[in-house]
Amino acid sequence: MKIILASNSPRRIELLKKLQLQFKIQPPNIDEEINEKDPIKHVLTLSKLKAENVFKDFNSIVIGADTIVFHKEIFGKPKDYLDAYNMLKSLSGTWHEVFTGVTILLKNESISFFERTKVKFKKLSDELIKYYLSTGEPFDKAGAYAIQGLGSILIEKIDGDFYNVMGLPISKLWDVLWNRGIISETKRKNFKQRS
Ligand SMILES: Cc1cn([C@H]2C[C@H](O)[C@@H](COP(=O)(O)OP(=O)(O)OP(=O)(O)O)O2)c(=O)[nH]c1=O
Repeated sequence: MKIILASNSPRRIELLKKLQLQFKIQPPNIDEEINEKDPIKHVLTLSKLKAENVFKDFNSIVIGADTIVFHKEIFGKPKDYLDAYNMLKSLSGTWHEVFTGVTILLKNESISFFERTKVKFKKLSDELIKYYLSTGEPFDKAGAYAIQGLGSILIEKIDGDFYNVMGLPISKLWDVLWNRGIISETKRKNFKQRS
């Protein structure tokens, strides 16, 4: 069965490649504005909507994911400069949580799970926030920062899976795919193709 990653995110593509599986990419086309204040329900719902949007036939396995930052409220991708500024200001000097929801759609089954990582930001001066915003890096990232980029300078501590913050909890994803026999099946096909 072919694996399809339902995503526009260059980070998710890069992370799924780490699992060394063959997969195709099909960007979903959904409205990400949902009225769900609970962070876990929020990421599970959106990951499912993304996977369902791309799922077409029963010969494929579709993976959808959604990442948000949570600190008193949900921070998705900032709408504009002020939104990004306010997010970073609110995250300054404190812990927050990053949730990624993942949905895997199979023939007759839908598997959803989430991962949570805690991140503590340094106390950020206004000057540093404005400098970081001027790089343009925050604008397509949940919570207005990229842990894998210059955003790493904002962070004091992290507790949990780094890759979950970046957009895909690949260790947990591997476990689910492995335990369902999806990885061994995909690998067997690859071996056959090679021989
Ligand atoms: C917190 C954080 C988020 N992000 C990114 C991961 C996601 O791409 C993005 C969160 O937005 P999402 O809506 O989860 O994903 P997306 O719209 O980029 O891609 P798609 O829905 O097509 O899969 O923020 C980082 O790259 N680094 C970080 O440190």
